[in-house]
Amino acid sequence: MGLSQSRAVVNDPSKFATKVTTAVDNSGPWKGYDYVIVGGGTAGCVLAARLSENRDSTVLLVEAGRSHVGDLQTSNPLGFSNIFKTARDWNLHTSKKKHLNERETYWPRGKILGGTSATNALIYHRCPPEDFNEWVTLGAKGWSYSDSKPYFVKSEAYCSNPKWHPEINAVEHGSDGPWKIRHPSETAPSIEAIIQPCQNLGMRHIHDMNAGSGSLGVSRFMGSMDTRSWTDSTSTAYLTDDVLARPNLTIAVDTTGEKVLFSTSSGGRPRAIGIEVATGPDSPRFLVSAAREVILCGGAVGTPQVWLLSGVGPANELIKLDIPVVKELPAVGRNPSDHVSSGPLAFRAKPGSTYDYITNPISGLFAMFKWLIFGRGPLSSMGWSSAAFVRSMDHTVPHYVQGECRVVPVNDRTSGPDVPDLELICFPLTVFDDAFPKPPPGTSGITLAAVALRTESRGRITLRSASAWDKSVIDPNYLSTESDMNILVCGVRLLMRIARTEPLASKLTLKPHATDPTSPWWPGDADPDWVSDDEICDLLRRSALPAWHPVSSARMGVNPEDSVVDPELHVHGISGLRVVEASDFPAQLSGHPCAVVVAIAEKAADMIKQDSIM
Ligand SMILES: Cc1cc2nc3c(=O)[nH]c(=O)nc-3n(C[C@H](O)[C@H](O)[C@H](O)COP(=O)(O)OP(=O)(O)OC[C@H]3O[C@@H](n4cnc5c(N)ncnc54)[C@H](O)[C@@H]3O)c2cc1C
Repeated sequence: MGLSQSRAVVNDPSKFATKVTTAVDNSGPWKGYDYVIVGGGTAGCVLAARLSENRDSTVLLVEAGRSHVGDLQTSNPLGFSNIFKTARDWNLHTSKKKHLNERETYWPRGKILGGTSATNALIYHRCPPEDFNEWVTLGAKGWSYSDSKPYFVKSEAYCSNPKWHPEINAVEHGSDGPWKIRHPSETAPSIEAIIQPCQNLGMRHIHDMNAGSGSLGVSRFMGSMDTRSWTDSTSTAYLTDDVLARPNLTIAVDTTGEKVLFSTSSGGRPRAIGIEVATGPDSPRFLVSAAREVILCGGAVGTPQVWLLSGVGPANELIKLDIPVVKELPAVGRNPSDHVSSGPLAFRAKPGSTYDYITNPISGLFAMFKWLIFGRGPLSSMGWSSAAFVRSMDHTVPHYVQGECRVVPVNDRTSGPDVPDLELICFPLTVFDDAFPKPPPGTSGITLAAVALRTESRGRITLRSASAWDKSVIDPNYLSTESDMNILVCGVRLLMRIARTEPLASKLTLKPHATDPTSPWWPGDADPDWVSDDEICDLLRRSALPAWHPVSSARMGVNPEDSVVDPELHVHGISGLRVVEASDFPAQLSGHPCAVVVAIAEKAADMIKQDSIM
């Protein structure tokens, strides 16, 4: 049938909600469903599919963005950066910060069915088991790795060809789930060449970092893509034609959930009874009721915004904007944590070993056909297809300067002694930072970046105004501590070493001893022995960027003073309301979050179904 023709998908609120008029107010009655899910992103699509498996329950999924069907731009694995700042993106920016030379930084977030799983870099990473076990110590009972693993497996349809990847033990992976996971069919030669130099520098080669034995070492990534090499987001994976044909599921696109509506019981405990939606700032408002639960899946920025607009959050902030306080919860929007990257560092390469040639319009067209027709070629590959995970405080990794081991002081915030706090990644073409012009035609290079994973800096997400149509103020507070900065200093030094280690070194054409830190090829060309820590810190203040993994803005825990949801994902002190998404994470992960969000949504669906039969 296809989503565009599906009865389940609507963009006219009068089809599923009740228009607010003078005769209809917050006291109802309104059109209604058993479950109303706000945000059809990574988690929201999983929940909509799983909850509507029970044909006795009715489910409404409300998504601010468009339908993903027929959208080629969100189908190509390598092309995720082409989605930046388009209509499929919220196009958010952080506030200016002094640690980053007063720069605003761009924050992409998916605005389409499938959310950021449809606009991301596809990396499938379950993250180290220790991260989940740490969650339990932070109050998230029931979320240890052994509790969560069945949900990774349940979601997954592992489909790499065993002939090409005999090293993978298929027993560790799911085969019956909806979400297709595999290795890309192609990888640029320069990227393949990063595994060996890392091993030569003493790192362990991990065949499968999703097999539960941690990710410390160097490995190739698996990605969320189907056997044609098309991106498999949670919308393409979970909202199949069969699911869309269910009479008990309705999906509203181009519709924003503005706020949650509450009733108050005689005991004074608020209960979520529905939501208010609209299609634009000046369009009519509609109300829709939720007989069982409202479930917020708006993501690490979207959900805190809905909370605050609904009167749930730090009371002083709400009062300032004349928003009536329904429930004071000081932790809403107060603890977001993000990974932060060095920004792109370009290294000159020999022609033929990178994918720079696809930026030429004719070669690009040829590559597009090769991907569309055969599922092969550069466009079938993942941009970031391998990575090294290291501990910045490890004295055995070579941060050497002039032969001396020079490890800068870093506070160990990892979840265990074998867990990384630094990721080193590699992209198969030249990317210059925003501050530089695009690389000239004929350029050949690779881009390396260091990502600090377990940072100390904590930010804040607050409302700009009492309107759902104004973007929130996002202050991730990147690199606000010396230790966070030092993790990236280690990372940049390591990248410079890796680039000078065989067999990568002979694929690159670095100019020895470049000394101009304002060149887009610096510090790629610079001699690692002669670059000072101060020079690297200056570079980081100019170039550091978000690594796109914000979490914990409505985190799980037991204390309502410093958390928002309990381990069952119910909001503290409110009935009929849960949050299911990356903002639930009790603490930041030492890896990529998308697979974890999917596992959380799978487990949440089981918990919600279980509650409905009690
Ligand atoms: C460019 C980029 C690359 C990334 N690459 C990777 C990667 O390779 N691997 C990885 O593991 N992670 C990656 N991530 C991170 C990962 O994709 C996200 O952490 C994860 O998808 C977040 O899932 P979520 O359900 O919390 O939010 P989202 O998937 O963002 O879902 C939120 C949804 O809610 C909708 N919404 C928000 N507010 C409202 C509202 N008021 N009303 C209605 N709808 C609303 C949004 O439009 C969106 O569809 C990347 C992120 C970015 C930005």
